[in-house]
Amino acid sequence: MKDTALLSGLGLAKTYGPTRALRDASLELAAGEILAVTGTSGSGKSTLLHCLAGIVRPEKGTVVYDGTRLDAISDKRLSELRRSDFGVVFQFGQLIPELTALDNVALPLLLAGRRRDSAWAQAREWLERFGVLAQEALRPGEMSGGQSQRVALARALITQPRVVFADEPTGSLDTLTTEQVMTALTRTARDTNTALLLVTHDAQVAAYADREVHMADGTVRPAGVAA
Ligand SMILES: Nc1ncnc2c1ncn2[C@@H]1O[C@H](COP(=O)(O)OP(=O)(O)OP(=O)(O)O)[C@@H](O)[C@H]1O
Repeated sequence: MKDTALLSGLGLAKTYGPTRALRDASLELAAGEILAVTGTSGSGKSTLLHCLAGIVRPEKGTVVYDGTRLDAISDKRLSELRRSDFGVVFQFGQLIPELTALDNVALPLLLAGRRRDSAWAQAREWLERFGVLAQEALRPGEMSGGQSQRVALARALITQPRVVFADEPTGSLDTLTTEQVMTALTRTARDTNTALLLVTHDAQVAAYADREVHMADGTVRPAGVAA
């Protein structure tokens, strides 16, 4: 595993005031691997995801992505790398409310300088892949939670990232919609060899992963090992 890790965090620590959100947390993610990080509320799952995704800098430890130490590079280089190689999806998809589904999905390509026609054509392909092409002209407030979440996934994947970070991606959805969204997400990740780091407290979601680790008190334990 060690030799093949695409992304690894080693000995990560992060505090928020008196709260030790992470203490000596380590995790490895291989290329194309789907990994679930489970644990009770407050165990440090989101903080770990934020450190690995380069959103938060850890106070101790190292984060290495494809040979580059994320904890040591400049903010500028880090944002470039995040834009080109990482995709993120949160519990509430965080789509831009004023834009249609089509424009939300096309946005990362437009920001990267792609022409509108070509960005739209590709955005339509991704909307179709997630079964929401019929909603292309709707704004987030006009779609169901499951539709919005599928649009958010299409937006996270359109740049063909090597790693997608998903923090409770189905947290606001019912059981059936969760199943549809997770099926679409994991099928696409497998088809495109995209690694997926899934933070969840939902066993239904964790079941889609190749591997599961459990967090307790800011550290990572293999699943099944008691806290
Ligand atoms: N920005 C922040 N400011 C202050 N405290 C924070 C911040 N982010 C996280 N914490 C604290 O750090 C600890 C770990 O939080 P984190 O969100 O990583 O846990 P989690 O396992 O993802 O929880 P949940 O499942 O409830 O989202 C918690 O005690 C939390 O209150």
